[in-house]
Amino acid sequence: MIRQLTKILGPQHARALHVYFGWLVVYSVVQGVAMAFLVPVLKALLSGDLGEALRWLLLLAAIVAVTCVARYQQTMKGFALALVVLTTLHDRLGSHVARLPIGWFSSEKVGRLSRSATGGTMMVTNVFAHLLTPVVSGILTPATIAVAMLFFDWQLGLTAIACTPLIYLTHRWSSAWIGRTEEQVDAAGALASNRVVEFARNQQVLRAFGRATGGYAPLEEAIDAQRAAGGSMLRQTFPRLLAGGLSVQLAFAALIAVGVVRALDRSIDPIELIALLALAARFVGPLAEAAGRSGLLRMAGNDLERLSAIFDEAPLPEPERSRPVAAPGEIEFSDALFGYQPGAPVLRDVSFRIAPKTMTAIIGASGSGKTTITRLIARFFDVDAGSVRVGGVDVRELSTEDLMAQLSLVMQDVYLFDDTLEANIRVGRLDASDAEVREAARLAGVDEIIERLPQGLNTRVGEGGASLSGGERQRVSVARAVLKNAPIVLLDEATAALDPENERYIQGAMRTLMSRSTLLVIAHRLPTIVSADQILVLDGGRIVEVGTHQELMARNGRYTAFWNERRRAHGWRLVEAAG
Ligand SMILES: Nc1ncnc2c1ncn2[C@@H]1O[C@H](COP(=O)(O)OP(=O)(O)OP(=O)(O)O)[C@@H](O)[C@H]1O
Repeated sequence: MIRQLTKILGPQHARALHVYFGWLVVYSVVQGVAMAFLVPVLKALLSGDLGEALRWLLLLAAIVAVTCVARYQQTMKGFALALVVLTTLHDRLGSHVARLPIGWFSSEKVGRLSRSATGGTMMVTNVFAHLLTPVVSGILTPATIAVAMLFFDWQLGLTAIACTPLIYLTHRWSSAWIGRTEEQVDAAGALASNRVVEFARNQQVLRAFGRATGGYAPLEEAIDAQRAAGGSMLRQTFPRLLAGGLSVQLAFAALIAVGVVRALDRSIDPIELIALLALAARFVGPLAEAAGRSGLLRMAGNDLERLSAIFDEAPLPEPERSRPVAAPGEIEFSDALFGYQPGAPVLRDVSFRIAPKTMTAIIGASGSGKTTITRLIARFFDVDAGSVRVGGVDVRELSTEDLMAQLSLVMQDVYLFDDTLEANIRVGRLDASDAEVREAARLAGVDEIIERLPQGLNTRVGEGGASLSGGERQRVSVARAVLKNAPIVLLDEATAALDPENERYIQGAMRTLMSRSTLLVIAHRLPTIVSADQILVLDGGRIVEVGTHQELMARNGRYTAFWNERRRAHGWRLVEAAG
């Protein structure tokens, strides 16, 4: 647990954690010693020797003072660590997750992350605030008392020590079981919350297919499974917690029985027996407290494990020092091999070069690897073999910051933040002046949208940009790219047909981007493809043809087949117009 807590708090807090545990151990042991001192005090008091009682009381007072200091220290240090968790864990988690490869973010992992970032962090705070002290002192204090008993009456001491494995094993059994069922409850909870999000996000599709009112089976199954897991945990936790408590009471009964037998055969003085039984009560009290909390600690342990598993995920390695960009705007793939899963390559032997300030179109069937090429350029993933160079430098030798400074991304599914239009454009470059934001909006055709909106640039666009159409959102995304003015723009052209107005604006915006940057377009529109300086034809993860429209048509190969198919699909008029 200390190892996991160190990982979660960060190495800079490792010393504070060890000091906290040090004080916790001192407190627990000294508390046991203080309780043991009750025996001579009580013995002296009950036998009427007030002078002796006073001497022991003075010693007891000194030990209680040390206990108070240790208690104060460990409590304050525990709270300080709980505060560290509250104030820094989210930041640490956020900056770690931001460096993970994009491939890590499956919906299952994202669901787990959100549970860990909310409930999990609170549970870790509780470890310091409420759980560790009763559990650690609930074990160490009775252990100290058992050793002290050996000195007063070795048979009672041995009985206490002999009961320890029974108590330990019962609690280990019950808390291990609680931990396991909590994992099942958590997994069922994670699945159910993913299903709820899926259900809410896909309302359009569900309603279109009449599935919204008759129930959504995957969600209902997940909720049933969660209910079953929760119910089973409740049903089975209570008997196990009871068994834990019972083992503690059995230990107490055994101590009383041994004490009474020893008193009956006069091997122990009744006064001493009373004092020792008072000590035995102090032996079982903390144990019972520890028993009650150990299940909770085990659950917190699961949260710790889940959090530390996130911290164990390796981020994409960053170079120690970023290499300077030698040829801004240039992109080069050399024998790149890449697969999302090991042994299943999606791109093979991909080699091409894109000269600065030119326009390249990638075309190919669905699933041929077009988007994957853009992801490798943005280093969302690393190639398995070969290399990807941006600005003349291998992307693995550029820091994320330097690589991103080279790139603007205009994707199809543009996400707009629930903020004003202006703030959404400014994402491109936060320190841009108002005039620059307005100019970018104009060049991307967003000024036409601004005129129509009630508060112009200050109009809020709703969650995900819900108040704008798909084409309008892409224009805002283009405005971001224009504002960023990066040497390279990666653009995933809309597959859906745009209305003529949007089409005109996007065309104009592309011309603006082309005049300033290298443009790599996942192209779907014929005019884009025809006007490209270079067309890469992708088939099954390989580049099968490279050239301009005229060159490729003359070759009468894969590109010509693609072109003819498009001509059949769109009708000869469009093709003629495009050519
Ligand atoms: N995150 C992912 N995890 C696993 N496999 C993936 C992932 N993304 C894409 N793939 C697979 O990689 C292959 C190439 O996908 P990619 O998205 O690059 O194709 P594409 O040419 O852009 O397709 P489309 O035109 O339909 O967008 C496909 O077989 C796809 O199923």
